[in-house]
Amino acid sequence: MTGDTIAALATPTGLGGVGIVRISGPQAAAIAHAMLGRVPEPRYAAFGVFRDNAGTFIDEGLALYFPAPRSFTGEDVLELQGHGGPVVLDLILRRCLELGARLARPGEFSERAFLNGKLDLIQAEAVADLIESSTALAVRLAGRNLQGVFSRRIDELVEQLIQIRLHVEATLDFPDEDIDLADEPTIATDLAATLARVHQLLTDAHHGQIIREGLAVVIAGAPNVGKSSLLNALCGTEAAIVTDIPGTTRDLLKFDIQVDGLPIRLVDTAGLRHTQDPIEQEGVRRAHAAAHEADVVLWVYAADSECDEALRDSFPAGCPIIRVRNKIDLLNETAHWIERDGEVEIALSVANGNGLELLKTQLKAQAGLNAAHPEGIFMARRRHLDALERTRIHLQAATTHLEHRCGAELVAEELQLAQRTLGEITGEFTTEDLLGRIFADFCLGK
Ligand SMILES: Nc1nc2c(c(=O)[nH]1)N(C=O)[C@@H](CNc1ccc(C(=O)N[C@@H](CCC(=O)O)C(=O)O)cc1)CN2
Ligand SMILES: Nc1nc2c(ncn2[C@@H]2O[C@H](COP(=O)(O)OP(=O)(O)OP(=O)(O)O)[C@@H](O)[C@H]2O)c(=O)[nH]1
Ligand SMILES: [Mg+2]
Repeated sequence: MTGDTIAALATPTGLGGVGIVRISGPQAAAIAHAMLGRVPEPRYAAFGVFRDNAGTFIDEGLALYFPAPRSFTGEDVLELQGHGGPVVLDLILRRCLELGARLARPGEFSERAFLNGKLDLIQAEAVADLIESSTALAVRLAGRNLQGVFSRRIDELVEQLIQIRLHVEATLDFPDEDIDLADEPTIATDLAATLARVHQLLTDAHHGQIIREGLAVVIAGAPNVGKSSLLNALCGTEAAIVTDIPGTTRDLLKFDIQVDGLPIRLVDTAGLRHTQDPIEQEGVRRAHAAAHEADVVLWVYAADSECDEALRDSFPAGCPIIRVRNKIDLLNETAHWIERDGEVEIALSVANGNGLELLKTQLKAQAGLNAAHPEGIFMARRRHLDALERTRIHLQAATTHLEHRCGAELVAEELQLAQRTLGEITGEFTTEDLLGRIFADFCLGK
């Protein structure tokens, strides 16, 4: 157990019905005794008066005592639940500091829970993500991580890797027997299966990251095709100016929406064309720049005129593009989608709303939300994706060494690195620096 005792307000500052001061560490019981005159029976709410050092009334409230190790942090924890006013709660907190606690850093309770094995790193991050979730979907996915859905998938992978490593290292232990790894059929197939699981996990984690951070969707295309009209339709408000004059939009216009819980950061841009107008030129430059930051570009063109295929080069290579053929009302078509040059093209009419649902479905697909197995989705961070990508590279290297008969040592080395990298995700292997960065982003009192 860590030596010192920490305290912080666990509820937001401001007026509220109830506010909670949380204390964790070896002094918790002594603080209860000093303020309440007794230590509450473990895990039972106790009503009492919180008093200052002269015995004067500060507040009356409920106290909860959770002796180690059965507490959130795994240490002795005391909660003082008082009335939710900023001054009264500050008085309670200051009294705790007087009695030997120190103010907790942001995330320090969760960090202690992690260090004491109450949560793995994915779960600790899930606590912060749950708090910061902006949609019910995000809450649900963070909750799945808290319940261990993502952690279990990592643990299963680690288990598979350990089995393969045992197999490979067995051949290292008996060099005389001259076993050629490449002739051990199960190693290659097990390795391929593990690599396939890492690939699947990368895809799922990528979707989870989109749900956590929102999908950046940039609406781009030639002038006057209905880009701003589309933004307005998706936002449900007349956020952008719409006219029939080409070149209406100059500035980037950003608007956050959500589609069935998927947060989307929409950006409307100036119509792409060559122009002598310096203001419009700057608008076009900004439109290109926005497209390069996009997760998805909605490439809009009008059904009643030719689509300028040369515009395709305006969009970054590798960025998913959804083609939007707008104004089909002018041709009396009904909404539909087709595949065109390997990309989805949605034919719709912003004017009458026909086909907007098809577009929304397509946007959700970018976050894996139309998948046949919704139980596969969970929340993820860049850190997780980064580690999964490095795991993939180590496993790929192991596979190559195996195929080229480079020797069991090299294969074993890559497998060990892969396992270690997976361990960074759950926090089995960490550095102080990494923990510092993760927990510093938590809110105070968490
Ligand atoms: N009042 C209050 N509400 C809260 C919290 C809190 O700390 N205090 N939480 C804080 O984030 C969340 C709940 N998370 C918690 C997680 C574990 C334990 C806990 O005492 N765990 C023990 C005992 C488990 C058991 O009895 O089954 C343990 O893990 O050993 C408490 C809260 C949300 N609500
Ligand atoms: N018939 C029809 N007209 C549309 C549709 N969508 C947009 N328009 C019209 O097309 C014109 C241009 O619309 P905007 O949304 O301003 O087009 P834009 O692509 O933002 O144009 P710039 O900002 O100039 O690049 C307006 O007169 C809209 O009313 C549609 O689905 N059908
Ligand atoms: Mg516009």
